[in-house]
Amino acid sequence: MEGADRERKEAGFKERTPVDEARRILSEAAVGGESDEPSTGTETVPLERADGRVLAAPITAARNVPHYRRAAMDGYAVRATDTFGASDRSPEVLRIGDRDGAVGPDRAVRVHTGSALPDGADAVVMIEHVEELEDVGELEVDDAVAEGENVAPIGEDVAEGTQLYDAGHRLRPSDIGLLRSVGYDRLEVAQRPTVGVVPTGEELVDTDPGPGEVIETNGLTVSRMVERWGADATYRDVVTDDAESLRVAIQRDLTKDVVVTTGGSSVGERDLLPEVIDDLGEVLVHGVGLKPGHPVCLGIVEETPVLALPGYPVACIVNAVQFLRPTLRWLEGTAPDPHPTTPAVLERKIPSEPGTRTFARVRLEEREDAAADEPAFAATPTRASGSGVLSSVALADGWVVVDDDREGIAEGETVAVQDWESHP
Ligand SMILES: Nc1nc2c(c(=O)[nH]1)N[C@H]1C(S)=C(S)[C@@H](COP(=O)(O)OP(=O)(O)OC[C@H]3O[C@@H](n4cnc5c(N)ncnc54)[C@H](O)[C@@H]3O)O[C@H]1N2
Ligand code: MOO
Repeated sequence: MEGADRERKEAGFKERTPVDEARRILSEAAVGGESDEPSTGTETVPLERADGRVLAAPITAARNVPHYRRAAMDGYAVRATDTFGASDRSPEVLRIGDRDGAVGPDRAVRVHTGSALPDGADAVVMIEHVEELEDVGELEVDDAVAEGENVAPIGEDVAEGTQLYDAGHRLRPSDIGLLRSVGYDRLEVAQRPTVGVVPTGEELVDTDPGPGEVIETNGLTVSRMVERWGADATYRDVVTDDAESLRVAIQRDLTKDVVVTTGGSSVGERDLLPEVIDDLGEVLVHGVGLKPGHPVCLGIVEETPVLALPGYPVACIVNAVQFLRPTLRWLEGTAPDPHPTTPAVLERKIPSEPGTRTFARVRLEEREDAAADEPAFAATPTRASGSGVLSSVALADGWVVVDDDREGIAEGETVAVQDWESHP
């Protein structure tokens, strides 16, 4: 064991890097700081396959939407001046013009919602405000319209040449619709990052655990998280705790954009990951000020980030959200996006130490007695500690993050419950 490593073990994580600092160090090593260029490379995909992908270049509208003056209501296209003074008591009488013809003085033309406004028209009277006198080919208008009323002007939705999106924007279904309307059918997007997910630990089995054996859940969970976050996971078989096997397993996945291991990240005799990473490349951070999950080890091997997440399932998940998700975002040339939160009244205090960012899993319940200006939900911690208790995450509705500079949160305080899981 090398001196630095021995010191680390003897110190027993007394020195813990704050989460934000650890993330900064990792982003610097992984992509040279936050960048808006995808380091995974780019590809061109058909528009209908671009949902959830990240734009590799800014997008400018190639045409106006609408590209013609568009009737916004069913009715009659008119010149607004011809309806001036019209009311129930003294309707204006206009002639009904030919459907394909132009609107002229005192001549109205029937239009439908979405149809092109005939030449000469500058407004539409809704069908509810006219009386059609078909036998004489005339129309009574009982409401005046202003110029432009019930008409969508050219470019109202999007004006040609407008920059709609920056590079790094993650596309959603409404973006896909808008982009088709302005003339795109293919887009250049960041390649999805690829991740090798390697569970480690000789006690791990797939099924039928004997005494001392544990069913592998971390690799399975993390690989599902990776897919949900828009990247491609390769879920590897369990690797046993010997340095050579771990080395081979990490090297096998250096062709991926990220390698994630779980287990063996702490200071026990079989916790070999920090040593192996140090051997193959560089340990950037070992021991972070977060709970659960402080024994995480972040490294870099041949330019590939290697994240050695702790084995305890909750610690593993918390670290994946804190470090893996941002890494995938940086690689795609975009920034880590915040999770949506729900305000809630805390039902029981959450203890935590200053210098440690604590993730307290909570359940949400509606408050029947909530006043209009109070949070509509109450948050109850599922468990204050217990980082091996996977159900404390799975059966929770989210978590409350106690910031590094706080010493717990008191009962009755309003907290923001992060839904880190259902949001991609
Ligand atoms: N002397 C110290 N011991 C420990 C410390 C410490 O600071 N000093 N920290 C503790 C904390 S906190 C954590 S978290 C764990 C994390 O350490 P490891 O990454 O080495 O975790 P393992 O020992 O490999 O496993 C812990 C636990 O989780 C189970 N496990 C492991 N992998 C999986 C998996 N893929 N699926 C399901 N369950 C898994 C494993 O069987 C163990 O029960 O270290 C503490 N120790
Ligand atoms: O970090 Mo450990 O997860 O507190 O158990």
